[in-house]
Amino acid sequence: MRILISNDDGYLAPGLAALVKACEGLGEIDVIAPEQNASGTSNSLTLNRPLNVHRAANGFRYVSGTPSDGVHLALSGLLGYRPDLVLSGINNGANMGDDTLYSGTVAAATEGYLFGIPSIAFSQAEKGWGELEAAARTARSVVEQVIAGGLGQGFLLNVNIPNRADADKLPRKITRLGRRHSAEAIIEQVSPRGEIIYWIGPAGDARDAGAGTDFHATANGQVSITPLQVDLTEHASLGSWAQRLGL
Ligand SMILES: Nc1nc2c(ncn2[C@@H]2O[C@H](COP(=O)(O)O)[C@@H](O)[C@H]2O)c(=O)[nH]1
Repeated sequence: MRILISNDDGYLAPGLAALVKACEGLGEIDVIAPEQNASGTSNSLTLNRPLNVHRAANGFRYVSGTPSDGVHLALSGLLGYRPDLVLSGINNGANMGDDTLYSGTVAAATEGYLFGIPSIAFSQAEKGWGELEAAARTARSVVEQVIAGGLGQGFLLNVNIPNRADADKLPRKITRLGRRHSAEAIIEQVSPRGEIIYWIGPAGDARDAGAGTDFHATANGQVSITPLQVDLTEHASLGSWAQRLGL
């Protein structure tokens, strides 16, 4: 078993170290992660400048780009082999509902999926790394469960873990993505140089958090496991658009 592990919080993030440590013994592990925090960078690739890749003292590679850059480089030549599994995380905070479209953590796993490799993204439901070791034990247990069931064809799973000391004992729930309300208002400030500057506001609260969603599962003491796909086609409206446009 060969496993590639990445993240979006950066190669020095506690969540990455915890995931790598928890997966020790499952197989040969390679790590590539962004040099800087790349939260919110989604599936962006860096095409307008070259990328640097260096090795940290602990053997982790770090890339001067996005999570997708790192996994893309790894799988298209840098590693020199095809891993059996791609893991990403453990993210500092949730990736539920709409988050998954912006998420660098999910994007790193999605890059593996786009190369046809079974891939799993792991996030803690709350920011701050509370009960991280329990989340890491949970992540390893989920990976073992997935391996035991047969890796088969490529798949993409998005796992959100409650920040609880007993997270690895919590029931697991296959869920669908919920939805958030629109993000909160921007934060406007004046820089020390007198310029108006803006911060993106906080994520919106959950709007669709009903039974069966990732929000509902993590709020009710369950580990949420959501299978994702990348086909953005709105298949249900194909016919109506053809009709609307007389095609
Ligand atoms: N509008 C905002 N969205 C936020 C904020 N903090 C997090 N988020 C969302 O969550 C994901 C985190 O995932 P990551 O893997 O990228 O770290 C992020 O992408 C956003 O969608 C926030 O302060 N405001």
